[in-house]
Amino acid sequence: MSLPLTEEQRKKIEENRQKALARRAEKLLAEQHQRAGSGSSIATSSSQSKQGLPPNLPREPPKPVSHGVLFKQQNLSSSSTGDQRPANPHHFHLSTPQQAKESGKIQEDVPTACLSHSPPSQMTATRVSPPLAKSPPGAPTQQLLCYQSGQASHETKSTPFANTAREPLAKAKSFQKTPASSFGQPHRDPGLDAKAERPSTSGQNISDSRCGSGSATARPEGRLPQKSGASFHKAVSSQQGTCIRSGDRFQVKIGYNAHLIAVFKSLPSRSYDPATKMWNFSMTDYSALMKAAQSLPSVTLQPLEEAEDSRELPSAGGVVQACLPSAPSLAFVKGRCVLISRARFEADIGYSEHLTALFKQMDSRNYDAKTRRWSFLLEEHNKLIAQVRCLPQVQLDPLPKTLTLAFASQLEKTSPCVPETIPEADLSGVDSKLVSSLLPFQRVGVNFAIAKRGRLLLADDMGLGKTIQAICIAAFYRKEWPLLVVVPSSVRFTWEQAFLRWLPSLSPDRINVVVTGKDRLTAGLVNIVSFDLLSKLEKQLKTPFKVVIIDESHFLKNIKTARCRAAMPILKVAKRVILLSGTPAMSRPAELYTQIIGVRPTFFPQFHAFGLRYCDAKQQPWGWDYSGSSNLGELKLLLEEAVMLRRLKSDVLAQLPAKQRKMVVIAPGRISTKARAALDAAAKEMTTKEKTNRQQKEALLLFFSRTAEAKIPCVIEYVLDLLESGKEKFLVFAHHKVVLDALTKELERKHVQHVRIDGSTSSADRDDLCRQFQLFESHAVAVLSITAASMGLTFSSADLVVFAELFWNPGVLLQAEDRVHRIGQSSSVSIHYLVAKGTADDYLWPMIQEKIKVLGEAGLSQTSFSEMAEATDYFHKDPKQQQIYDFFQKSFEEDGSDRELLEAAESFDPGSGFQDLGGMLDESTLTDSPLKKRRFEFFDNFDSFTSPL
Ligand SMILES: Nc1ncnc2c1ncn2[C@@H]1O[C@H](COP(=O)(O)OP(=O)(O)OP(=O)(O)O)[C@@H](O)[C@H]1O
Repeated sequence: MSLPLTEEQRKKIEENRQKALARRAEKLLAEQHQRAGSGSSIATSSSQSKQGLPPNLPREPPKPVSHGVLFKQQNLSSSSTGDQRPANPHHFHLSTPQQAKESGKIQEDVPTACLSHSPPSQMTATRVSPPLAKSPPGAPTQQLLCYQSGQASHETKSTPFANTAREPLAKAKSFQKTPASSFGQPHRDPGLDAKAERPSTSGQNISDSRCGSGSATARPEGRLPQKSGASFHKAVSSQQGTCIRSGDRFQVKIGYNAHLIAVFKSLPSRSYDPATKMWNFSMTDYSALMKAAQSLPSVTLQPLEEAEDSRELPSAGGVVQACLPSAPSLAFVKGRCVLISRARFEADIGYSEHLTALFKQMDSRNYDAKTRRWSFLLEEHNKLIAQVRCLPQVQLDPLPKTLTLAFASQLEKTSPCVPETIPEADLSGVDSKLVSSLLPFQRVGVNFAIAKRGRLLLADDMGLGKTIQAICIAAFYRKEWPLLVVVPSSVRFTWEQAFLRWLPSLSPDRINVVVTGKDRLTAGLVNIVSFDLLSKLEKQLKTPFKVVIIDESHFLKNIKTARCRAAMPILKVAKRVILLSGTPAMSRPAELYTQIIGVRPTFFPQFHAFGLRYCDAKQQPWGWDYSGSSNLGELKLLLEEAVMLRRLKSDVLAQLPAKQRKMVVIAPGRISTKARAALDAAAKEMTTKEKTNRQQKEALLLFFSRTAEAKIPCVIEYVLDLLESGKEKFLVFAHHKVVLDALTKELERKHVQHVRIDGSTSSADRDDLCRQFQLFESHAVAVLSITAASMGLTFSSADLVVFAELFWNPGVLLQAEDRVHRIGQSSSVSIHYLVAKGTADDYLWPMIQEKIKVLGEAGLSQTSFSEMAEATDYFHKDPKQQQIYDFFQKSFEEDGSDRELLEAAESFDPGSGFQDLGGMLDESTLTDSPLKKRRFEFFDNFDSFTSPL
């Protein structure tokens, strides 16, 4: 099932996430206060230090600054694109407008995270959040320049950019010195402010001042900061001037001002018109001039757009002029390359004239007018990057190394990309039974895995046969065995059966199912172990496994869990890694990280880099938040190229049977000693001679009921595993009230929304509950009585049915299956029969198969349960068991036995033999975490992504 979340659910999830974030922030703040109280630093949270900061972010706590210039903390790495800007840039402000005025100091935003190559003594500029939406069509991205003034000196040193080859901007004397290493912080205390007022090296008093928070927001290039705070005071006291557009150029109308003339003379396109006595300039110098003018306390220049706007307001019959493009020549533009298809990448960067000129020289260039981005063939990537490096005002980050490695063949290509064809693998060394059974798409899966040298994440939809494919891939590398298979504990024995079924050449005694913490992990040629036991036994490993299968690999999504910490080193050293999951990420791309590096350990060695690119990483007061998502199109391309194969049921529906049945052998180890004793006693009772018919039936019913009771913990574990695996909507059929009760109780405990229909449900309620399940996505499980809900109801919104118990009448089972397999169902449905060894199931299961076979021969059923060959493999037919089997046959064939059995079963009271459920489940099953997890839209959307080119 991959139903998208409703708007309401999305909102709820977001609300919960925000609450959790707020809680965490509060907690960390409290901790920080505590630490501050004890004299330790409060600025660097522990999570920050653990996660590691990007190189361009401060590693030191922000220090109080003692200069007169406003600072803005900015995360350069995330400011390169509109979607990754830091949410809360912090500011330093000048102390008061009045103080600033008195000291005659400039009040400017100064980014603390200026270009890393900027010498501290130079004035640097960087782009701050260009508001793309405000750009006129085709106009360059507007820029805002921020400056950092030079070292202590009475002489103004002003170099517009870090690169010394760049032109000097102005020789205005009023720039303040600013230690380049200072960083902004959100709050200042009065003590700090007082300390900040200190004599400069020039003997002047330099004071901090504060200006309105409005200055933090991006503004169009050339616009003066909104007339607030210090800027407002400047406007009041300074010499006023105006910029006037004149064709390609603009003029400045202002009286004589020595400082301004020094600025004028520093601009390359300057020209003085003696007739008008005005200076004029090319538009390319506009932003540099405006910025320099802003920093002169004695000058206020009305920017071009404002001037134009007011001059050219539509008058009667007048024509509104389009907004003028702002001049970006000296603006620093920063951006990055993003992959948009297997063959192409685009430059996600603001406008730069020189850059555009360079783009136009690329052979494979393509301009998308909608996105306003240029794209190129991958083979031109390295050339473009090399040439961009020669542009002093541009920083275009190349594709990350992981991508260039993954797409190395495209980068080196000289002809347009053709989809990679996957060669047919030579499977002659694998059991022919298995190879001949592979469906065509499964064969493709095996070929893909072998083309990837046995390392992949097989993310096929539920029920597509990941098991058979994984066994085939592993068998291809049989020479490298022993094999390790790590699975949820509820399916360990199902895997054993699958190996026996598909690899007849494998002797059963070579399969080692690890059941307890005392077992050996390496005792077999095929070693099957649960996640939890692996973390206990992993220390036993002296020689690494070369071939490893991990079923439900999303169980490893959290790097902090013991299971993940145990598995990751094993995957790192293994030669072949086969990860299986129908839902690799259930809530966010961050969950994919461990699985990606499980398959490709060299990809994204730092989670932070992955987080910045694909998790919309945001720095919060408490550290980094990686719960978002970004760049999903590129992530999809990367996964498909190098990591993952995913097919949906709808992709391969034609190859699938309408129903996919699976027998799940549930763990006998889960049956408690007490339940086992009760079962044995009941079985013994049945074979005791000299019993009347009635007594025999009673014995059988007791055995059947004890079976139900014994299976409860396994059934619950299985259902919880399904929920954890992202199975969102399914039916669970059971027969005994005690099983139905235990299931609903557990679902309530875990806050999983569900409906229940049993014999006591009125017909009106039945329809209502059924409708609720059909309509509400939030209803994850329908707990149904085999006999009371197997007819007349439609549950086609689910495509999975689980039989927690078997029933002797296969006709009833088939009817129950058809609650999902009916009109309205567009998918192939999966049916899981949970079968417990050493219980009445040993007799019921073969009996059901036999009956179905008879029906089939009579043309009454097209279903063949015996296709599930693994189903019968474990039944031992010793004489005593045969006797019980015959007894079952006889009892159920008698007229009226059904009703009698049903009544007895429904009212079965386990009495003293039934333990409280809590005692039957282990700790891992009894976690208090809410288990209802929604599959994240990433994977819902993932399937519908199409590459833009
Ligand atoms: N080629 C095949 N021939 C016969 N049976 C098959 C084949 N492929 C799959 N099956 C059967 O289909 C059922 C589902 O397969 P499997 O359990 O491997 O699916 P899955 O992809 O692992 O699903 P899930 O994600 O739910 O675990 C099993 O009973 C399996 O034996």
